Amino acid sequence: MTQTQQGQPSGVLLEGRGLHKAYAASPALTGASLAVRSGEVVAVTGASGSGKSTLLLCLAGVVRPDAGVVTFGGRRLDDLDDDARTRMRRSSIGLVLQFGQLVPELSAVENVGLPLLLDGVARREAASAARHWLDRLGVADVADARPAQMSGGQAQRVAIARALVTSPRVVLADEPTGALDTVTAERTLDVLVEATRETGAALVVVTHDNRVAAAAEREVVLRDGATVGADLGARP
Ligand SMILES: Nc1ncnc2c1ncn2[C@@H]1O[C@H](COP(=O)(O)OP(=O)(O)OP(=O)(O)O)[C@@H](O)[C@H]1O
Repeated sequence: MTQTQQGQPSGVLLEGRGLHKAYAASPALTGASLAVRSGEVVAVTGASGSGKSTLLLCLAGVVRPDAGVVTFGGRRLDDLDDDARTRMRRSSIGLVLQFGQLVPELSAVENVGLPLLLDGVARREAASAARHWLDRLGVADVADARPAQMSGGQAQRVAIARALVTSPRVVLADEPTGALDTVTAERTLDVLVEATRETGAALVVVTHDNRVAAAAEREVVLRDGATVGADLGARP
């Protein structure tokens, strides 16, 4: 495999290498490595508590690993200061978290349009893009509702719309179909995969769902905080 000057496998967009993270005394990551190329769909699986969400948060630059390196487009992400990491995340990474990611005071349209507003997009244009994505995710009917007025599944799809509205280069999604019935989960997964394919973005999905893992091109398994086997990004 060809290597770039930074020693990364070529074409890698986002990579975590040798990641360790402990919360208080309890280890969550004990040597996790994952690399994803543009346009690739990677599923992250493993037992409950194996570190999947923590890995995703490290890759997103939300959690700073205790050891190991995260790079995005060849640039170190883990040692940027908080403001720089936030800017990088907002411009390039779409993040779908498991819980509590919507702003309770805002309607669905306002929640989805918010990342665009923060990027300086005009209000009307942001609202129109937000409505487009809400429609695509099948939740146009809750466009003017606040999160408290939505079902868990509707809120989840609104959160996915918000992650996609900026056309990010990578989408990181933690159990994005967890609150959905089978049919809606399949449709939502299709939209996620289609949307990332259209823009050539990478998609990393944390999941317990075998169907989601089957839809991915590659599966990375975590056991007790460490990735099992050699991933693209794994180093001795
Ligand atoms: N904010 C936190 N504070 C303390 N411990 C945490 C925190 N987040 C995660 N942990 C612990 O770290 C370990 C890994 O958790 P993590 O949520 O990353 O696993 P997971 O594989 O995503 O689990 P699940 O499938 O149940 O969501 C667990 O032992 C968990 O209890």
